[in-house]
Amino acid sequence: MPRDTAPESDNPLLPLDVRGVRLRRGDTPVLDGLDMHLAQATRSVLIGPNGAGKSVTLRVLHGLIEPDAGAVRWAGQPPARAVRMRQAMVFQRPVMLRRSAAANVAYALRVHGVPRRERRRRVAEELDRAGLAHLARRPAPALSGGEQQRLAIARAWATRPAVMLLDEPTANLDPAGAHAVEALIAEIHASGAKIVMTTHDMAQARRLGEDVLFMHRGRLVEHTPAETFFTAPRTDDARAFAEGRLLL
Ligand SMILES: Nc1ncnc2c1ncn2[C@@H]1O[C@H](COP(=O)(O)OP(=O)(O)OP(=O)(O)O)[C@@H](O)[C@H]1O
Repeated sequence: MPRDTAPESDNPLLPLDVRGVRLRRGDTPVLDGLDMHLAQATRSVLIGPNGAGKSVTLRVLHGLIEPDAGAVRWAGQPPARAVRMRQAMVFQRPVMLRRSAAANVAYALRVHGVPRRERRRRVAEELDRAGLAHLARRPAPALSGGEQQRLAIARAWATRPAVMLLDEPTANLDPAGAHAVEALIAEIHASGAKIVMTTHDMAQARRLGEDVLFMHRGRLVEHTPAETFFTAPRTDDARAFAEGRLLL
């Protein structure tokens, strides 16, 4: 399997090593011997056809699903609470507390032990970065889809995770909303976080991806620099997918 071979990052959760992960749901092998090695704090984009196992993979990486077999190790540690607290996962449909936008960010900071006197300043900073300062007092469930997605990312980033796992962060957003979320992700990455995200938007994968992980039928088929994936994919399946010909 292709690996990223550049020198190892100083990100405290890297490298990520996934070995022989298997997961069944009913009779279906959802993950079928998944191997993955991520050593760099790059923006890694996970792509593949519907049902390939991308969302489940993010959940397994974050320790929300225990695989039937195989191992996930972040800098040698399984994704138990100590690792999970240094990561943030943003779901495709963000789960918002039924409180104000500001209270959603404040809550994440409180869970991470940020003292009360610091919270107010940090909340203002994070909302400002996400372009949501003017909506600080609005109930989060009343925000638009794009605003909620930005708030979910701002709330996740507020705790300064070493790794951000993002499941289709711009699904259902209009072009301006998607652009705002992409800018936020790029800024977060520039601050040192490892990004692992899924997307169905190939243009977005080209814009944001530094390396591409191509999944098919519960396996990682190809892991290459984004440039290579889009110009000269190594496998026939990846080429077929990039050309819109591959279905599960
Ligand atoms: N709880 C579950 N019970 C049964 N099957 C499941 C369960 N969770 C996931 N699956 C199946 O596992 C496969 C992989 O699902 P997953 O959501 O990871 O795919 P995906 O690559 O993210 O797809 P999409 O691009 O459509 O979002 C699918 O066939 C899905 O139906």
